[in-house]
Amino acid sequence: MAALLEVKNLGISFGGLRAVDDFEVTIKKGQLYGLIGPNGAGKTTVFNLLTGVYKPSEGIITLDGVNITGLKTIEINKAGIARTFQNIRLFKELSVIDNVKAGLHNHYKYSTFEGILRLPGFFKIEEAMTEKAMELLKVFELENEADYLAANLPYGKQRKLEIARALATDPKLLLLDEPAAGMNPNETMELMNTIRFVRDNFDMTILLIEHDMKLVSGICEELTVLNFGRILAQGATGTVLNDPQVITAYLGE
Ligand SMILES: Nc1ncnc2c1ncn2[C@@H]1O[C@H](COP(=O)(O)OP(=O)(O)OP(=O)(O)O)[C@@H](O)[C@H]1O
Repeated sequence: MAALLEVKNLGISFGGLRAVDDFEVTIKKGQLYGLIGPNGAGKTTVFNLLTGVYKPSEGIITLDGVNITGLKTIEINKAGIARTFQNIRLFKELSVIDNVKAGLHNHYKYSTFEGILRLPGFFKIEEAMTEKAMELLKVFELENEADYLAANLPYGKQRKLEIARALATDPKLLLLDEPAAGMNPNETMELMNTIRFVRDNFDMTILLIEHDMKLVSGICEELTVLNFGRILAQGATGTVLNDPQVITAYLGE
């Protein structure tokens, strides 16, 4: 299977702090990959580097054969990386369906002229977007709440909506930052099924940060463990989780 994401020698410093140092990873198309490690190890910083929030001090990031190092967030999203956030970031004052449509806007284009004058092209595109957004909402069993305000959804559903919105941008790689944070065990189980479903039915490649070891061992095929900004272990999930160094530094906490 071909590599979708290849990262070499990625690093960044904040003042004197080496937040990420010599980070490397290869993620194959269709893989479900986990990034784990103690608090402050540099996991979210890796996501911020991959999505252009921070520019790396060194290193190369290649997505599907294209060098995306140093591109802006919006350019990286267009190149095919979408993400969710540890603290959910939705358009809380918009409806559920409009949140998904906001993601779709990347791919459906009408001119401002058509939009203002409400010309036929505008209506056709609006209709197509509504249809596509409803399809996505059905996947996440949110279709009955399409007209609710995003802010009024329960927490677990807000997390799902954030994933739906990210998928609406039609990414090649989906980054999930602690998708199970704040969920109860039932919601987490359901989320695991949703993530698997997305991978299988959208041909998606997924990289996720997670502290919930049940989720990690349940769905991730390979893992990278970060500790103090450096890779502590990397490889097949079963092997990594049984690595004595990983148990001492992280799992035994
Ligand atoms: N913009 C920034 N400026 C200064 N320091 C930062 C910045 N962003 C992150 N850091 C520092 O970099 C280190 C790594 O932080 P990061 O948030 O990536 O860790 P993490 O592994 O995601 O932790 P957690 O599991 O708690 O979310 C921390 O020491 C953090 O304080």
